[in-house]
Amino acid sequence: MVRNIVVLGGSSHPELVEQMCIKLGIPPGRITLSKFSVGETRVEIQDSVRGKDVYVIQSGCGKVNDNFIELLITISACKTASAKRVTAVMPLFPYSRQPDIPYNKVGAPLAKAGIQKDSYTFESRPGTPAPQPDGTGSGGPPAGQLEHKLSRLSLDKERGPVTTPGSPSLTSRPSFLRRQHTGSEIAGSTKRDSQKVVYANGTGGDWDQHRQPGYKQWVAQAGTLIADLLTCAGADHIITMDLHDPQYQGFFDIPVDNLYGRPLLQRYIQTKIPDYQSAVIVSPDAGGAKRATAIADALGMDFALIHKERRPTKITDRQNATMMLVGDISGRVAILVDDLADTSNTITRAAKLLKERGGATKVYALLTHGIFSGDAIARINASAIDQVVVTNSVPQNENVRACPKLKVLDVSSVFSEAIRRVHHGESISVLFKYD
Ligand SMILES: O=P(O)(O)OC[C@H]1O[C@H](OP(=O)(O)OP(=O)(O)O)[C@H](O)[C@@H]1O
Repeated sequence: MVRNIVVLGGSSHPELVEQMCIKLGIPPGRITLSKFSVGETRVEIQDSVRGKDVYVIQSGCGKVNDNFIELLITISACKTASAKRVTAVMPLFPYSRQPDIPYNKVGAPLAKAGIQKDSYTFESRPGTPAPQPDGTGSGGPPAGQLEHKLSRLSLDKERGPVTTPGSPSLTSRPSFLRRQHTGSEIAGSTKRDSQKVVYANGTGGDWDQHRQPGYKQWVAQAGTLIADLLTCAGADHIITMDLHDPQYQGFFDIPVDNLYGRPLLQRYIQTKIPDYQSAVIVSPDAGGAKRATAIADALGMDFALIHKERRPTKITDRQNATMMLVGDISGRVAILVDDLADTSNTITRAAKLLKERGGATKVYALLTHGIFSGDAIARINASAIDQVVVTNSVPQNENVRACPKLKVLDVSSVFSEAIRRVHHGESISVLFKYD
C-alpha cells in the first residue's frame, strides 16, 4: 500500500484504473465527471488532494478530444486544490501521430497551376515559382486562374475591406470563406474527410479547386500545442507507453516517461508461439523497423521488412499504397510487430502480402495499441491474419467479443509499478529492460 497518493481515473478507461488501483493497494480517488447539456465538461473532485501526489489516468481513446479536455480540467482542478504534484498517466498518448511537421508524410496535396483535381497524384509536387514559358515573370497564374482570382476579388469588393482600427487590412485572407466538412463522421475514425468551401453568397465547390497555385497546404501542427496544454493545465510529469514518435518527448519541458510495451510482446512470443525461433519478425513499415528489429535481435530471430510505398494514384487513395516485402518468409510463421493499429489497413494488407506473395504459413500481428477505429475489427476478421495480440492501453472488451482472433495483454502492472516508483522517487529504468 502506498501512502499520500491519489489516483484519479478519467472517463476513457475505467477498467484499467481499477486494475491499477488494485495493484497499488489503494481505492481510486472519488471524482465526478459529467457534462453540461451544452456539451461542456464538468469535473468535481470529492477527495482532498492537498499536499498529495496525484496521478490522473486518461488514455487517448474513445471520444479523444472530450477525454483530453477532461484530463486538462482534472489536472488544473488538482493544482488549484493544492496538490503537491500532478502526473498525467496516458497509456495511449493522443495526437502522437501528428507531430510538428509542416506537411503530413503522405505528402500534402499541393495545388499546381492548371492541374485538374482528378489528375492530382503524389508525383504532383509544387514547383518553385518560376518564370512561365510566355515570359510572365515569376509564375503568375494562367488566364483561367486569373479570372478565378478576379472573381474572388470582386466578392471581396462586394463585402468591402475588412479592417479593424489600427490593424492592417485583412482582405488578403480568404475571409469570405467558411469551411465545412462534408464526409460522414465516423466515431473514432481518423479518416480525413474531403472538404468543401462555401462562399458567403452560397456558392462553393471542392476545396482543392480553390487552392492558390504554388501555395503549400498548411497542416496544423498539433504536437507542441498538446504538450503546452498539458503543462499549462499544471501537469508536472507524464507517463505514457510506446509513443508513436519517441521524439515527441522533446516537445515537453517536464519529465516524460515513455514505457515500453515490448517486454510484454516479447514474452508473448516466447511463451505462446510454438517454435518461435524459426518464425520471422516482420515490420509492416519502415517507421516501425527499429522496434521490430530490437525484438528480433533480443530473441535471436530473423527479420523481414515491408516497404510501404506511399504513392497512391490519388490524394485520397491512401490505402492503395504499394507494399513490397524485403526478406524470406516462405514456409515460415510471420510475426508482424507494430506500435499501433488504427484502421488495421496496414496489418491486414501486410498479412495478405505475407501469405499470398511471401508464402507465410501463419501470420500473427503484435501491437502495443489496438485503437481499431471504424470497421477495423471487421477488416481483421475477414483478413489473412491468424491472431492479433494487443495490450489494454485502450479498452478491448468489446473488441474481444467481436473478434475471435484478438488476444489482450494487461499493462496495468507496468503502469502501477511506474506510479509506485515515481511516487517513491525510485528509478523506473528497470521497466525499460527487455530481456
Ligand atoms: O491501422 P492503420 O490505420 O493502417 O495505421 C497503423 C499504422 O499507422 C502508423 O504508422 P504511420 O502510417 O503513421 O506511418 P509511420 O510509421 O511512418 O509514422 C503505425 O505505426 C502503423 O504502421
